[in-house]
Amino acid sequence: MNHAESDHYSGKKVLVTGGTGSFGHTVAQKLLTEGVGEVRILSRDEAKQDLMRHEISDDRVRFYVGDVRDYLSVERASKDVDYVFHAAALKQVPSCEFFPMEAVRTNVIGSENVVRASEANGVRSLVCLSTDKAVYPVNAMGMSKAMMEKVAQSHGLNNPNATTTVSCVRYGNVMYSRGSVIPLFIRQLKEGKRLTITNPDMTRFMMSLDDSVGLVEFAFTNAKQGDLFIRKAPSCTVRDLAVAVSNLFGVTPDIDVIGTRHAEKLSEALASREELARAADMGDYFRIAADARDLNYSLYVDEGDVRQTQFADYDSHTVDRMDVSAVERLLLSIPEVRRELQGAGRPIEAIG
Ligand SMILES: O=c1ccn([C@@H]2O[C@H](COP(=O)(O)OP(=O)(O)O[C@H]3O[C@H](CO)[C@H](O)[C@H](O)[C@H]3O)[C@@H](O)[C@H]2O)c(=O)[nH]1
Repeated sequence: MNHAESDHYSGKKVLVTGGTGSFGHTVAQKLLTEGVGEVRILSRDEAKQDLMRHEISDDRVRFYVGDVRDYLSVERASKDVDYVFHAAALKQVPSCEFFPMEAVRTNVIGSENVVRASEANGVRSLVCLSTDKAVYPVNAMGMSKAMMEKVAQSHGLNNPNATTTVSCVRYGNVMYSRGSVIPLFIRQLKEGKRLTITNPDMTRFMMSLDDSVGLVEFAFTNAKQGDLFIRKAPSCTVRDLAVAVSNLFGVTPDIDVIGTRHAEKLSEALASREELARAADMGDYFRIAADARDLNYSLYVDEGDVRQTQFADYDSHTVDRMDVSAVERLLLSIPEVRRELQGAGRPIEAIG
């Protein structure tokens, strides 16, 4: 966070929905070191809140038990708040396939509650966390996140004088996040089990947690009403990821190919060509502005956007693909991976 950004937070009140996850922890710690006045954590699980309370132990952190599905609990938690980071979501692809309406309730209606409560309470800026699975979605999780993005963008379209600036960010795969494939591979290696690989050729964008938090901060600092931001990210195949993790642990893995899981894609796109045709390249980031026209299309001369044909999707199959050694280097930059390696008696210096 640079100085200009820290000034933003100084003495301010910030709400993080779904704040007991890894994003919430990291962002809360950062805000506290940047002089934030108060960090509010809104989440459903009191046990996780209690753990976090003991871990952080700072009286500027306040915990609100509640659910984004319930407007009143969001409204209470966002009273007098300056900024909101909306991370609460159902994120697991397979469970959303079985319970799509639960994804609608949390990811779509819950997000609308966060937008409405933020506006009602005069929040200045709200950043909503989305995922690459919202682009050309094939699963209920991605579809509900795509709808969340639409809800966020419609706020400005319907309220020209809105107080709250609402923006979105899209993540790729956050490395070592809870329940994801990297900790799974590491556990399998440590237990001497075979690595389960869905499809060796499947590709995913890899992002560190720090990069993800950086993306949210970038959105927060730069957002205009309805903007959506992505961070440029390298991708890799699942095969190369498995080989890289195994190399770091000094193991030649046995592999089981288990086939794709419910509603998985072979590759992901962080942005579609339609979006890139109207995006601004901001170095490490793209800003995708909302379509700000009103509903009266006849006022506009519409010649069709020829630029769309000049762009390709920002797709994990085609952009900057890492080789195994690049994946190893990226893995070594993740603190949890380094801790795992140390725990397994693999000193980082020896690997480097
Ligand atoms: O046993 C396994 C499990 C997963 N994979 C593969 O590893 C890759 C990553 O899988 P994860 O389960 O770690 O991540 P997903 O891409 O399924 O989805 C994750 O990343 C998303 C962002 O795109 C969301 O954040 C979502 O919540 C999170 O689960 C995928 O290609 C998957 O097929 C395997 O090879 N073997």
